[in-house]
Amino acid sequence: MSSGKAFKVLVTHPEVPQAGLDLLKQNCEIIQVQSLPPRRAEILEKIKGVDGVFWGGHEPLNAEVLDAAGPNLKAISTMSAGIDYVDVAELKKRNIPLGHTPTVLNTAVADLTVGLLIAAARRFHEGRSKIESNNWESFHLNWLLGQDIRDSTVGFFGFGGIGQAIAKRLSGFDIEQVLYTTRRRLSKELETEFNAKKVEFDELLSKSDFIIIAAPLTPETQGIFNATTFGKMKSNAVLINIGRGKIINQNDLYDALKTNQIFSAGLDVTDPEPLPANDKLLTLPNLVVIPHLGSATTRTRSEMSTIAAHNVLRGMVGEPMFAPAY
Ligand SMILES: O=CC(=O)O
Repeated sequence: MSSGKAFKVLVTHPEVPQAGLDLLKQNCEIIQVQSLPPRRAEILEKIKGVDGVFWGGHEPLNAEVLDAAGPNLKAISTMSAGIDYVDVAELKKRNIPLGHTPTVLNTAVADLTVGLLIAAARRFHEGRSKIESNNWESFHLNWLLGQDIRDSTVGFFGFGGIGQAIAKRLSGFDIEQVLYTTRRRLSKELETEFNAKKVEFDELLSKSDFIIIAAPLTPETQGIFNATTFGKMKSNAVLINIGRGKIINQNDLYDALKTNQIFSAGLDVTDPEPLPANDKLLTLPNLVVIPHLGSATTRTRSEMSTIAAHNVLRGMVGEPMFAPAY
Protein backbone atom coordinates (compact mmCIF):
# COMPACT_ATOMS: atom_id res chain seq x y z
CA MET A 1 0.00 0.00 0.00
CA SER A 2 1.38 3.43 -0.85
CA SER A 3 2.06 5.77 2.09
CA GLY A 4 1.03 8.83 0.05
CA LYS A 5 4.42 10.40 0.82
CA ALA A 6 6.48 11.87 -1.99
CA PHE A 7 9.69 9.89 -1.47
CA LYS A 8 11.02 6.69 0.00
CA VAL A 9 14.22 7.12 1.99
CA LEU A 10 16.42 4.38 3.41
CA VAL A 11 18.14 5.15 6.71
CA THR A 12 20.96 2.64 6.99
CA HIS A 13 21.38 2.64 10.75
CA PRO A 14 18.91 2.04 13.62
CA GLU A 15 20.48 4.67 15.89
CA VAL A 16 20.43 7.76 13.70
CA PRO A 17 19.60 10.77 15.94
CA GLN A 18 15.92 11.63 15.95
CA ALA A 19 16.32 15.20 14.60
CA GLY A 20 17.10 13.98 11.09
CA LEU A 21 14.37 11.35 11.13
CA ASP A 22 11.79 13.96 12.18
CA LEU A 23 12.73 16.11 9.19
CA LEU A 24 12.57 13.22 6.74
CA LYS A 25 9.24 12.02 8.13
CA GLN A 26 7.46 15.18 7.03
CA ASN A 27 7.27 14.11 3.43
CA CYS A 28 9.08 10.81 3.13
CA GLU A 29 8.34 7.23 3.88
CA ILE A 30 11.29 6.08 5.99
CA ILE A 31 12.64 2.58 5.69
CA GLN A 32 15.17 1.94 8.42
CA VAL A 33 17.76 -0.78 8.88
CA GLN A 34 17.20 -2.51 12.23
CA SER A 35 20.27 -4.74 12.63
CA LEU A 36 23.13 -3.54 14.79
CA PRO A 37 25.81 -3.31 13.62
CA PRO A 38 23.94 -2.79 10.35
CA ARG A 39 24.06 -5.97 8.27
CA ARG A 40 25.12 -5.44 4.68
CA ALA A 41 22.47 -7.92 3.49
CA GLU A 42 19.72 -5.91 5.20
CA ILE A 43 20.95 -2.67 3.64
CA LEU A 44 21.09 -4.27 0.19
CA GLU A 45 17.59 -5.70 0.60
CA LYS A 46 15.90 -2.56 1.95
CA ILE A 47 17.57 -0.16 -0.46
CA LYS A 48 15.70 -1.54 -3.49
CA GLY A 49 13.71 1.17 -5.23
CA VAL A 50 14.34 4.02 -2.75
CA ASP A 51 14.61 7.66 -3.82
CA GLY A 52 17.11 8.75 -1.20
CA VAL A 53 19.58 7.25 1.24
CA PHE A 54 20.70 8.53 4.63
CA TRP A 55 23.98 6.59 5.02
CA GLY A 56 24.28 6.41 8.79
CA GLY A 57 27.40 4.25 9.23
CA HIS A 58 30.87 4.00 7.72
CA GLU A 59 30.39 0.84 5.64
CA PRO A 60 31.63 0.91 2.02
CA LEU A 61 29.23 2.86 -0.17
CA ASN A 62 29.96 1.55 -3.63
CA ALA A 63 28.63 0.11 -6.89
CA GLU A 64 27.12 -2.89 -5.10
CA VAL A 65 24.91 -0.55 -3.07
CA LEU A 66 23.98 1.61 -6.04
CA ASP A 67 23.14 -1.43 -8.16
CA ALA A 68 20.92 -2.76 -5.39
CA ALA A 69 19.12 0.59 -5.12
CA GLY A 70 18.24 0.79 -8.79
CA PRO A 71 17.21 3.68 -11.03
CA ASN A 72 14.95 5.62 -8.60
CA LEU A 73 17.92 6.68 -6.49
CA LYS A 74 18.31 10.47 -6.59
CA ALA A 75 20.44 11.48 -3.60
CA ILE A 76 22.62 10.17 -0.79
CA SER A 77 24.08 11.80 2.28
CA THR A 78 26.54 10.42 4.77
CA MET A 79 26.44 11.46 8.40
CA SER A 80 30.16 12.14 8.54
CA ALA A 81 32.64 14.70 7.36
CA GLY A 82 35.07 12.17 5.92
CA ILE A 83 33.91 10.23 2.86
CA ASP A 84 36.87 7.91 2.41
CA TYR A 85 34.54 4.88 2.52
CA VAL A 86 32.55 6.18 -0.47
CA ASP A 87 33.36 5.26 -4.05
CA VAL A 88 32.96 8.86 -5.22
CA ALA A 89 33.89 8.08 -8.84
CA GLU A 90 31.09 5.53 -9.03
CA LEU A 91 28.49 7.99 -7.69
CA LYS A 92 29.68 10.70 -10.04
CA LYS A 93 29.53 8.33 -12.98
CA ARG A 94 25.87 7.75 -12.19
CA ASN A 95 25.16 11.45 -11.54
CA ILE A 96 24.04 10.84 -7.99
CA PRO A 97 24.66 13.82 -5.71
CA LEU A 98 26.38 13.08 -2.42
CA GLY A 99 26.11 15.15 0.75
CA HIS A 100 28.14 14.94 3.95
CA THR A 101 28.30 16.77 7.27
CA PRO A 102 31.48 18.83 7.64
CA THR A 103 31.82 22.08 9.63
CA VAL A 104 29.18 21.28 12.22
CA LEU A 105 31.61 18.91 13.94
CA ASN A 106 34.59 21.27 13.90
CA THR A 107 34.25 22.48 17.47
CA ALA A 108 33.61 19.04 18.98
CA VAL A 109 36.63 17.60 17.17
CA ALA A 110 38.76 20.62 18.09
CA ASP A 111 37.85 20.36 21.79
CA LEU A 112 38.77 16.69 21.78
CA THR A 113 42.05 17.37 19.98
CA VAL A 114 43.16 19.79 22.65
CA GLY A 115 42.34 17.15 25.26
CA LEU A 116 44.31 14.52 23.37
CA LEU A 117 47.25 16.86 22.91
CA ILE A 118 47.44 17.63 26.62
CA ALA A 119 46.98 13.95 27.52
CA ALA A 120 49.85 12.93 25.25
CA ALA A 121 52.12 15.83 26.21
CA ARG A 122 51.56 15.32 29.95
CA ARG A 123 51.63 11.52 29.98
CA PHE A 124 48.09 10.83 31.24
CA HIS A 125 48.05 7.24 30.02
CA GLU A 126 51.41 6.36 31.52
CA GLY A 127 50.44 8.05 34.78
CA ARG A 128 47.24 6.07 35.02
CA SER A 129 49.16 2.81 34.38
CA LYS A 130 51.58 3.69 37.17
CA ILE A 131 48.70 3.96 39.62
CA GLU A 132 47.18 0.70 38.47
CA SER A 133 50.49 -1.17 38.78
CA ASN A 134 51.23 0.27 42.23
CA ASN A 135 54.21 2.23 40.95
CA TRP A 136 53.39 5.70 42.20
CA GLU A 137 56.95 7.00 42.40
CA SER A 138 56.55 10.72 42.91
CA PHE A 139 59.58 10.64 45.25
CA HIS A 140 61.55 10.91 41.99
CA LEU A 141 61.80 14.62 41.32
CA ASN A 142 61.80 14.02 37.56
CA TRP A 143 58.87 11.66 37.57
CA LEU A 144 56.59 11.72 34.51
CA LEU A 145 57.77 15.06 33.23
CA GLY A 146 56.02 16.15 30.08
CA GLN A 147 56.16 18.82 27.41
CA ASP A 148 55.04 22.42 27.80
CA ILE A 149 52.63 23.91 25.32
CA ARG A 150 53.65 27.50 26.00
CA ASP A 151 56.21 28.91 23.56
CA SER A 152 55.86 25.83 21.35
CA THR A 153 55.57 25.58 17.60
CA VAL A 154 52.44 23.76 16.53
CA GLY A 155 52.40 22.26 13.05
CA PHE A 156 49.16 21.43 11.28
CA PHE A 157 49.15 18.81 8.58
CA GLY A 158 45.90 20.03 7.02
CA PHE A 159 44.57 23.39 8.13
CA GLY A 160 40.92 23.56 7.09
CA GLY A 161 37.94 24.24 9.33
CA ILE A 162 38.90 21.67 11.96
CA GLY A 163 42.56 22.70 12.03
CA GLN A 164 41.60 26.33 12.41
CA ALA A 165 39.16 25.55 15.22
CA ILE A 166 41.99 23.74 17.01
CA ALA A 167 44.37 26.67 16.46
CA LYS A 168 41.76 29.05 17.85
CA ARG A 169 41.57 27.01 21.05
CA LEU A 170 45.35 26.66 21.31
CA SER A 171 45.81 30.42 20.99
CA GLY A 172 44.93 30.60 24.67
CA PHE A 173 47.98 28.47 25.51
CA ASP A 174 50.62 31.09 24.63
CA ILE A 175 52.09 29.12 21.76
CA GLU A 176 54.92 30.70 19.78
CA GLN A 177 53.84 29.94 16.23
CA VAL A 178 51.58 27.91 14.01
CA LEU A 179 53.01 26.24 10.90
CA TYR A 180 50.80 24.54 8.36
CA THR A 181 50.81 22.57 5.15
CA THR A 182 47.78 22.66 2.89
CA ARG A 183 47.23 22.63 -0.83
CA ARG A 184 46.02 26.22 -0.86
CA ARG A 185 47.44 29.07 1.15
CA LEU A 186 45.14 30.74 3.68
CA SER A 187 44.19 34.39 3.29
CA LYS A 188 46.53 36.97 4.81
CA GLU A 189 43.84 37.79 7.39
CA LEU A 190 43.59 34.19 8.58
CA GLU A 191 47.36 33.79 8.68
CA THR A 192 47.57 36.88 10.87
CA GLU A 193 44.68 35.75 13.07
CA PHE A 194 46.39 32.42 13.79
CA ASN A 195 49.99 33.65 13.61
CA ALA A 196 50.31 30.92 10.99
CA LYS A 197 52.88 30.33 8.29
CA LYS A 198 52.57 27.96 5.33
CA VAL A 199 55.67 25.79 5.03
CA GLU A 200 56.94 22.76 3.15
CA PHE A 201 56.20 19.38 4.74
CA ASP A 202 59.85 18.83 5.74
CA GLU A 203 59.98 22.17 7.55
CA LEU A 204 56.76 21.32 9.39
CA LEU A 205 58.35 18.05 10.52
CA SER A 206 61.67 19.49 11.61
CA LYS A 207 60.40 22.59 13.41
CA SER A 208 57.19 21.53 15.15
CA ASP A 209 56.98 20.58 18.82
CA PHE A 210 53.43 19.39 18.25
CA ILE A 211 52.17 18.03 14.94
CA ILE A 212 48.44 17.74 14.46
CA ILE A 213 47.12 15.67 11.57
CA ALA A 214 43.83 17.27 10.55
CA ALA A 215 43.69 16.21 6.90
CA PRO A 216 41.45 13.81 5.01
CA LEU A 217 42.67 10.42 3.84
CA THR A 218 43.55 10.56 0.15
CA PRO A 219 46.00 8.64 -2.04
CA GLU A 220 48.47 11.49 -1.34
CA THR A 221 48.12 11.43 2.45
CA GLN A 222 47.96 7.64 2.95
CA GLY A 223 51.02 6.50 4.92
CA ILE A 224 52.73 9.88 4.64
CA PHE A 225 53.72 9.70 8.32
CA ASN A 226 56.24 6.84 8.28
CA ALA A 227 59.77 5.92 9.35
CA THR A 228 61.26 8.55 7.04
CA THR A 229 59.07 11.35 8.33
CA PHE A 230 59.44 10.32 12.00
CA GLY A 231 63.19 10.51 11.40
CA LYS A 232 62.80 14.20 10.52
CA MET A 233 60.79 15.11 13.64
CA LYS A 234 62.14 16.52 16.89
CA SER A 235 62.78 14.09 19.73
CA ASN A 236 60.39 16.09 21.95
CA ALA A 237 57.67 16.02 19.28
CA VAL A 238 54.11 15.02 20.14
CA LEU A 239 52.06 13.69 17.21
CA ILE A 240 48.28 13.91 17.26
CA ASN A 241 46.01 12.30 14.66
CA ILE A 242 42.35 13.21 14.42
CA GLY A 243 42.19 12.72 10.62
CA ARG A 244 42.22 9.08 9.56
CA GLY A 245 44.28 6.16 10.83
CA LYS A 246 45.79 5.23 7.46
CA ILE A 247 47.59 8.59 7.21
CA ILE A 248 50.11 7.09 9.65
CA ASN A 249 52.08 3.92 9.05
CA GLN A 250 51.28 2.41 12.44
CA ASN A 251 54.15 -0.10 12.47
CA ASP A 252 56.58 2.75 11.96
CA LEU A 253 54.83 4.81 14.63
CA TYR A 254 55.19 1.91 17.04
CA ASP A 255 58.95 1.82 16.41
CA ALA A 256 59.31 5.60 16.72
CA LEU A 257 57.51 5.62 20.07
CA LYS A 258 59.15 2.47 21.39
CA THR A 259 62.63 3.87 20.74
CA ASN A 260 61.64 7.37 21.94
CA GLN A 261 62.50 8.79 18.54
CA ILE A 262 59.54 11.07 19.20
CA PHE A 263 58.14 11.89 22.63
CA SER A 264 54.56 10.69 22.43
CA ALA A 265 51.42 10.45 20.33
CA GLY A 266 47.68 10.78 20.71
CA LEU A 267 45.35 9.02 18.29
CA ASP A 268 41.62 9.38 17.91
CA VAL A 269 41.77 7.38 14.70
CA THR A 270 43.56 4.11 13.98
CA ASP A 271 44.06 1.54 11.26
CA PRO A 272 42.03 -0.60 11.52
CA GLU A 273 39.00 0.52 13.48
CA PRO A 274 38.16 -1.09 15.79
CA LEU A 275 41.78 -1.49 16.89
CA PRO A 276 42.18 -5.08 18.20
CA ALA A 277 42.58 -5.23 21.98
CA ASN A 278 45.88 -7.09 21.52
CA ASP A 279 47.42 -4.54 19.13
CA LYS A 280 51.03 -3.82 20.06
CA LEU A 281 50.33 -0.08 20.02
CA LEU A 282 48.37 -0.52 23.23
CA THR A 283 51.49 -1.71 25.06
CA LEU A 284 53.19 1.67 24.63
CA PRO A 285 53.28 3.97 27.66
CA ASN A 286 53.79 7.06 25.50
CA LEU A 287 50.68 6.63 23.39
CA VAL A 288 47.14 7.78 24.17
CA VAL A 289 44.52 6.08 22.01
CA ILE A 290 40.80 6.75 22.02
CA PRO A 291 38.18 5.07 19.84
CA HIS A 292 37.30 7.70 17.18
CA LEU A 293 35.30 10.01 19.44
CA GLY A 294 35.90 13.27 17.53
CA SER A 295 32.29 14.17 16.80
CA ALA A 296 30.81 12.10 19.61
CA THR A 297 28.75 14.64 21.53
CA THR A 298 24.98 14.53 21.75
CA ARG A 299 24.51 17.95 20.21
CA THR A 300 27.00 17.51 17.39
CA ARG A 301 25.62 14.14 16.33
CA SER A 302 22.09 15.53 16.38
CA GLU A 303 23.15 18.44 14.17
CA MET A 304 24.95 16.05 11.81
CA SER A 305 21.72 14.07 11.52
CA THR A 306 19.78 17.24 10.69
CA ILE A 307 22.24 18.28 7.99
CA ALA A 308 22.33 14.81 6.45
CA ALA A 309 18.51 14.82 6.27
CA HIS A 310 18.49 18.27 4.63
CA ASN A 311 21.06 17.02 2.12
CA VAL A 312 18.89 14.08 1.14
CA LEU A 313 15.68 16.16 0.98
CA ARG A 314 17.27 18.80 -1.23
CA GLY A 315 19.10 16.31 -3.41
CA MET A 316 15.93 14.36 -4.15
CA VAL A 317 14.18 17.43 -5.57
CA GLY A 318 17.24 18.50 -7.56
CA GLU A 319 18.21 21.42 -5.31
CA PRO A 320 21.81 22.06 -4.22
CA MET A 321 22.58 20.13 -1.07
CA PHE A 322 23.23 21.90 2.21
CA ALA A 323 26.74 20.38 2.31
CA PRO A 324 27.60 18.80 -1.05
CA ALA A 325 30.61 16.49 -1.04
CA TYR A 326 31.44 17.43 -4.65
O1 LIG B 1 35.55 11.12 11.51
C1 LIG B 1 34.45 11.57 11.52
C2 LIG B 1 33.78 12.08 10.36
O2 LIG B 1 34.33 11.97 9.25
O3 LIG B 1 32.66 12.58 10.51
